Amino acid sequence: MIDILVGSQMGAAEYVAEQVAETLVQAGYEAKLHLKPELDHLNPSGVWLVITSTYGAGDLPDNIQPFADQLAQDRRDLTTLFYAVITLGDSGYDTFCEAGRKLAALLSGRGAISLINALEIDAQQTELPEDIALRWLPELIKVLPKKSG
Ligand SMILES: Cc1cc2nc3c(=O)[nH]c(=O)nc-3n(C[C@H](O)[C@H](O)[C@H](O)COP(=O)(O)O)c2cc1C
Repeated sequence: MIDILVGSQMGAAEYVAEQVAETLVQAGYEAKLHLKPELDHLNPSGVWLVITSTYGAGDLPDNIQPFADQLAQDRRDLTTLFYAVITLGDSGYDTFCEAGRKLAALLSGRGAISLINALEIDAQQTELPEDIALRWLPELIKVLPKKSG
């Protein structure tokens, strides 16, 4: 099971997450979207794929901020957790894709294992974010633990 943790203010990251989930299912994995991720509802020994946009000045979208707060306060061991991050942002901001970087730092700080370098999608690119994500997805699939399907 791949838990997809979504952070989206206006829907672009949510749409990317839906497309990614559909493609993972077609590839034979189980994938579950979490639009209001809760630490207690996630498998701490599974695979978490964070797909989030960035707001404010490098802030997390409102729907995923409480999860980041939980993660920052919680002491549980995540050393058997694998994670990957897709961030949507805009390179016009100094705080480009900071939301994903913050979540990655929280996860790695708790010992979770990064599967792959984060994909950072710039709104200034002409290509649609979901197309960029789907083109990248095979790279993630290559490094997914075999048993997460
Ligand atoms: C008010 C506002 C603030 C933003 N702040 C940032 C930012 O600090 N860093 C960044 O990389 N992108 C920033 N963005 C760009 C968004 O992350 C980007 O447009 C993203 O695609 C929005 O995804 P969403 O529809 O899922 O929320 C901002 C966009 C808006 C409208």
